Amino acid sequence: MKRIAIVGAGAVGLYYGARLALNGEDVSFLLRSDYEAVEEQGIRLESVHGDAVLKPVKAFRTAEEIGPVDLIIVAWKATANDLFESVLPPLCHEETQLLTLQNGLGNCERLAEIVGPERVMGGLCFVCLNRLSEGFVKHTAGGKVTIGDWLAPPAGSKAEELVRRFKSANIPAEFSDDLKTAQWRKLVWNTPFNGLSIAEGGVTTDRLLADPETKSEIRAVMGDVIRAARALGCEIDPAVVDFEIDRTKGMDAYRPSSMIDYVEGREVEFDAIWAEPLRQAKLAGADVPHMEALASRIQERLRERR
Ligand SMILES: NC(=O)C1=CN([C@@H]2O[C@H](COP(=O)(O)OP(=O)(O)OC[C@H]3O[C@@H](n4cnc5c(N)ncnc54)[C@H](OP(=O)(O)O)[C@@H]3O)[C@@H](O)[C@H]2O)C=CC1
Ligand SMILES: CC(C)(CO)C(=O)C(=O)O
Repeated sequence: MKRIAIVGAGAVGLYYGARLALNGEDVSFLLRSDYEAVEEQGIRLESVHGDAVLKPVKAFRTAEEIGPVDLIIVAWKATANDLFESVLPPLCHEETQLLTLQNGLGNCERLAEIVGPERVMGGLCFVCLNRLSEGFVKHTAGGKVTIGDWLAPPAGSKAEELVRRFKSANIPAEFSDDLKTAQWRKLVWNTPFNGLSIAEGGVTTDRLLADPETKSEIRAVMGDVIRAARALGCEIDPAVVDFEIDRTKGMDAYRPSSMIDYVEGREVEFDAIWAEPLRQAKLAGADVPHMEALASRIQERLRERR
C-alpha cells in the first residue's frame, strides 16, 4: 500500500487525510497543537457529505518519526512554506509525489525547487472547512477538489490517478489538464472575498454581499483577476462572476480562512493570495487597479493590527 503524510493538519489536512484513511489508505498526520486531542479522541468530521470519526489515528509530532512516504499532502498555510526545506526531506524517497492543497500562487514552485517539477501536483479545494476545536472539523458546503500536474506529463498523469483515489474516498474530485488556469479560477473567489473580509475589518461573506458597495467591489476585483489570468494565457469565462456570487449566498455567514487568521491575530497568506498574483499580473501587463487597491487596504489592516 502507498503511504501518505499530511503536512499541516488543520481544517483541510485533517478533513482530507481522515477521508482517505477511512477509505483504507495508510495516512500519517504531522500534528502540532492537535496532537494530544487527536491521539485521545481521533479525528471527528461533521460534514454535509456525512459525519465520520477516524480512530485510531497515525499521529506524529515530527517528520523524522513518519519517515519516507509515497505521497505528501501539504495543507498548512503558505505562511509556513519556509519550513519545507527542513520538514520535507525526511518524508521523501526518490519517487515521493507532492500535492499542495493550498490557496494562492507560488506553492507549487516552492515544492518544485525541492523535489523537481515532475513530482508536484496542485489541488484547489472548492470547499468550506473550519476546524472548530482540536481534531474536529466542520464541513459546511461544497467539496470539489480540482487536481492537476504542475508539469504536464508526457504520459500517464499522476493527478488523474489521485483523482480516482479521492473519489473512492467520498471526496468529489476532478482532473484538470491546466493547473495554472485552475489556480487562477480559484483566485476569482479568494482574492475578493478573503481580501474584502479583511479590508472591511473582519466581516463574513453575507455582510460583504449585503452591502451594495462591497458587492460591486467584489465584482470589480473578480474582473481584474479574470483579466490578469487572460494576460497570462489562462482563459476564464466571465460568467463565473455571477456563479461565484450566487454560490457564496448559499454559504450564509461564512468566515474565509484568511479572515479567521486576521481576526485571530495569525499571519495571513498575503504573499500567496494577493502579492504573487499581483506581481504576475503586472509582469504580464494587465491593468488590475482593483486588485492593487485591495492589496493596499489589506496591508494597511495588517499594519494596524501589529
Ligand atoms: N479552510 C478551507 O475551507 C480552505 C482552505 N484552503 C487553503 O488550505 C490551506 C490550509 O488551510 P486551513 O486548513 O484552513 O488552515 P488551518 O489554519 O486550519 O490549518 C493549518 C495547519 O497547519 C499547521 N501548521 C502550521 N505550521 C506548522 C508546522 N510548522 N508544523 C506542523 N504543523 C503546522 C497548523 O498547526 P497549528 O494548529 O499547531 O497551528 C494547522 O493545523 C491554506 O492554504 C488555505 O488557504 C483552501 C480551500 C478551502
Ligand atoms: C473559497 C473557499 C471558501 C472554498 O471554496 C476558500 O477557499 C476559503 O475559505 O479559503
